[in-house]
Amino acid sequence: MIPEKQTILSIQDLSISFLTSAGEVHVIRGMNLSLQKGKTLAIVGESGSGKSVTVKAIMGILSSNGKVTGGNIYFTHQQGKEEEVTEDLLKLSKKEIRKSINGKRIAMVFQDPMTSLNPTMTIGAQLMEGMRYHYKYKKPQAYEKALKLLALVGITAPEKRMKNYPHQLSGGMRQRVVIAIALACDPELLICDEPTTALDVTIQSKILELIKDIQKKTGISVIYITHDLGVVAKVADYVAVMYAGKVVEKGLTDEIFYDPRHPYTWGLLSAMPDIDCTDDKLYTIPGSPPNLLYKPVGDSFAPRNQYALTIDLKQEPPMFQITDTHYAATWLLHEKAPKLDMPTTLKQRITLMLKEEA
Ligand SMILES: Nc1ncnc2c1ncn2[C@@H]1O[C@H](COP(=O)(O)OP(=O)(O)OP(=O)(O)O)[C@@H](O)[C@H]1O
Repeated sequence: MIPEKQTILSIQDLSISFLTSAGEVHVIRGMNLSLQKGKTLAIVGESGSGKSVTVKAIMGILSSNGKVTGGNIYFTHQQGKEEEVTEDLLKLSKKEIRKSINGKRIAMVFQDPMTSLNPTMTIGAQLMEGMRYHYKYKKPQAYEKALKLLALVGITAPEKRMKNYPHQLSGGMRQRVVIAIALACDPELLICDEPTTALDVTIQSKILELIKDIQKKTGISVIYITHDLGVVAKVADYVAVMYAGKVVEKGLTDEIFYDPRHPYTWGLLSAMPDIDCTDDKLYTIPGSPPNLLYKPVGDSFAPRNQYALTIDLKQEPPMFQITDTHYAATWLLHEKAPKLDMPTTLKQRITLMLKEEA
């Protein structure tokens, strides 16, 4: 279904498998997600839940043993000055993606700035590369814009920095440069994969503030992939919680933090380290995710779910709607399910968080 115009990205029924020596692993199993223009979405979930694979599919950079087995990824973007087009990214060739999408309409910021920067090229050359490739900018024009970008990301003495090599900058500065490079071609969607994990805590919040600030100035849409629910609370408008290759709960950030409905989300929130309202030992969700070489029977979270119902072991739950914006895939939301509340300790944490906010 072609999405409405204000939707920049719409992932519909996406399925992805990897061919491995053990067989075909179904790592994304019917994923649905969308993002409105100018908004920020955080995709959260344990390691291996499929966050990076989803983003790689958006960017057309799945590894060679991966294949998309179904679905669409609609992306609405500017073409020329006036025209706006909606395209299914999965229908474009690698060449088309490289030429007109990657780095141009969608840009990415990775966890470790050193892996995205070229150690043998000056910052200036790296900043100008995309503009010259995608927009055929002449050198002086690209140079001017590069200076502006460095100023935008809060780098002082930009003329001097243009001549520097990555190793001459601190970790926080490098990540600012990576963000500047990502913004060089005026993308409409910025994807940040754990953008602050490699940085120390004070620099982390500065980088998050910076991205927020840029978003205010440019109206760009942002997707964060993160383990860190603290980051989510600071930056996101919407949250999608992934488990075993599916979105199991999605909603406004406040809905996910203050009114979570899926037992997996309860587990993630209970395991969040930086809520300082308890000095109990940190909770971890018991067990481990399913092996996706085999199709899970029933709800894939059931074996780890202390609140699982009999039906969970037999039938996969559909997405139940809670509000216009909030959905969760758990049988607990079925009208005939027993009325179960979130764990008391989590409820106490949430009450405290709400008090702190007030
Ligand atoms: N090239 C590949 N071949 C086989 N399996 C793969 C390949 N790439 C990813 N996977 C598997 O796909 C699943 C999803 O991986 P993905 O990297 O998307 O997880 P993630 O949620 O981003 O985790 P993390 O937070 O650790 O980055 C994992 O089980 C992973 O092992």
